[in-house]
Amino acid sequence: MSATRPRAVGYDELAALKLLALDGGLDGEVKVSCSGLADRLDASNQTASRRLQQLDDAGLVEREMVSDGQWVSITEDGKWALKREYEDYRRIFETPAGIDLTGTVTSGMGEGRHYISLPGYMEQFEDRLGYEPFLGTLNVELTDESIRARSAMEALEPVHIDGWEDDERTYGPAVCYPAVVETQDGEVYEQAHTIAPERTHHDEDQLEVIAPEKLREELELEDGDHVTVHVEETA
Ligand SMILES: Cc1cc2nc3c(=O)[nH]c(=O)nc-3n(C[C@H](O)[C@H](O)[C@H](O)COP(=O)(O)O)c2cc1C
Ligand SMILES: Nc1ccn([C@@H]2O[C@H](COP(=O)(O)OP(=O)(O)O)[C@@H](O)[C@H]2O)c(=O)n1
Ligand SMILES: [Mg+2]
Repeated sequence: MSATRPRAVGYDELAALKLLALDGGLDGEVKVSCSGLADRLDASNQTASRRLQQLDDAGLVEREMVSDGQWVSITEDGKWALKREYEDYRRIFETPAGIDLTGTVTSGMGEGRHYISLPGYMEQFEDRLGYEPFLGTLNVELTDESIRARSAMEALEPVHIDGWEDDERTYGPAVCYPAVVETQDGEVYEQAHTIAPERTHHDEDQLEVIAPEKLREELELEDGDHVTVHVEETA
């Protein structure tokens, strides 16, 4: 859906189509009189009639004429035309649904594996992320721009992993976001999460990613490879 794609009808016709949808035209036939529609469009009867004719010609509505008006229903193409307008407004008014972070695959300190394997975390991963992660975190060194963009993640709702303790020590909490990892070649791994432990030896430039499988194998990644991590809001 793009604002640049040509539309089957003009904005005047779309305004009429919107009124038909507000009357219930997406759910079935609605009774329409040209004079009623004309009033709402602030146009003449003739103009209202022409708008309906143009919507019909473009295949956006189906009509059945009766003595005191017409029954009109919106077709799938009509629904699509309205949906495109809706998508445009959504883009105008809504904050983007996700954030794209780019960086380079790196090796870390080999500690991620240990922390992920701890039962106090593992039980929460299974419960809250829906899978048992591969033991480790894929470390991605972010570009300067992505380090800045990363702060926008705070506006998204994360999955919280709680801190916990055993007999010896306490373990810190972490936040996760659903993430899609994409390689430079366009290979995609959908079922991943970013994980940001509250206590970490890394700075903001390191993004850690967990997944049910070893991403280095699934995506054939090596140190130095570029990846994009699409971070999403929890559904
Ligand atoms: C789920 C999780 C919990 C963590 N909790 C702690 C913690 O309580 N204390 C701590 O010093 N580091 C904690 N870490 C951070 C690790 O020490 C390390 O900074 C990070 O995971 C990077 O490891 P890597 O370089 O081996 O990938 C945690 C890491 C993960 C993944
Ligand atoms: N889902 C995952 C998690 C870790 N890994 C890799 O698995 C290894 C173990 O993770 P780790 O966090 O203990 O190690 P480092 O990130 O410190 O190198 C590292 O090579 C990670 O890059 C992966 O390929 N896919
Ligand atoms: Mg790691």
